Amino acid sequence: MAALEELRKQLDEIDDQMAKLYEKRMEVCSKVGEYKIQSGRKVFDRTREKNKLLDVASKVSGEFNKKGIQELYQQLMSMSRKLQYQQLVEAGALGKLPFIQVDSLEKESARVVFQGVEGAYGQAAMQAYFGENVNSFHVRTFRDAMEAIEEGAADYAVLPIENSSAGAVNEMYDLLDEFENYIVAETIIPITNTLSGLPGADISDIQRVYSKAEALMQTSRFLDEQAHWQQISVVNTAVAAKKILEDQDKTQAAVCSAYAAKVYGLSVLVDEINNEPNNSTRFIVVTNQKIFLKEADKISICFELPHESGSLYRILSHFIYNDLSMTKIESRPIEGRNWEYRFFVDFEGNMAEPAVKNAIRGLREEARNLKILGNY
Ligand SMILES: O=C(O)C(=O)C[C@]1(C(=O)O)C=C[C@@H](O)C=C1
Repeated sequence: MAALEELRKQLDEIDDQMAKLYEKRMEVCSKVGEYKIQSGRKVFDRTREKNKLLDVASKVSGEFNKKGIQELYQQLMSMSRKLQYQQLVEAGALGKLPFIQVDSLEKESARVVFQGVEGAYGQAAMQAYFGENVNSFHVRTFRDAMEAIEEGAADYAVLPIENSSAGAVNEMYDLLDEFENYIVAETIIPITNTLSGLPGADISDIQRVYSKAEALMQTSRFLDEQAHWQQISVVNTAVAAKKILEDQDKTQAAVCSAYAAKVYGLSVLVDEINNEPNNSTRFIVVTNQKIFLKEADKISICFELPHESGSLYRILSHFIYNDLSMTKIESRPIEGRNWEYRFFVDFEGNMAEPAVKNAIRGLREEARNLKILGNY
């Protein structure tokens, strides 16, 4: 026990010196920060940091210590950068915001596009956000909707980005990177499937069930209880509902939303037949203008990273040191570059806040092709 106390005393003495040296180092870094503001130099100096890591590693012995001191210095230099970015914010040297702040969206006169057909969940999400009387049209694919926005054929598109049980809608992530369109809002709607048939039909009449393959899977427990029902896949849940109306055959039913049933005049025979209760989908509202709402509190960005050890770690440190809470990270393969990835990150904040400006400034310098997808 006495030996431990003695050793800890030695550690305390070393740490006292290290703490003083740390403070001294940060003071010098702050002077470097002032110099950088005056001279317009960038905060992040990749070559200097690389050389510094090689230099400190050469001053200790053994692989374990070499790696350890490099990790320590990566952290130290990351902290100096945060300090310098802070100085830039204080000196007002961060320039204009990349997006224009607006008080509200013009919802009443807006023309809105959704993907699918009448009765699709996308339409329900659109109405949840823009109201039932919204001026809208629909297109066949997500890409068609993004093109309609880019060309100005519609002011907004409402598109799915994530399902609570099935996860990300990968294609949407790729399209957000590809198009110059931006997220201005989001809305989450419950995805509650029903078994719906012609008015007057009884569940005992049913022999064939139509729906989108995913919806048949999401309701498999309920459907499989009726072993004699034939399950037939069609392109969309709303298309299934439409077919039931058109065929006028009481032995047929659709797995679709209550909303699609209403649109095609069907009766809900059994409500809420999902395997998973609380199944919901997050939809984003996309526009071609770089705007954000005053009360926006979430930011989505995407970026690529250099193929270097620690590059994701350094990028994520911008969230930590600016006290920003990261809520989601996704990665998608970069087209034409096998095994390289583009990262999509959501974090809490509003672009007008200094901490967010600070983080974006740092991220922009250190990541490749940083794109702000929206603040909403
Ligand atoms: O040398 C600089 O330019 C510094 O700002 C100091 C420092 C460091 O902490 O050592 C910090 C950031 C730079 O990316 C490189 C090095």
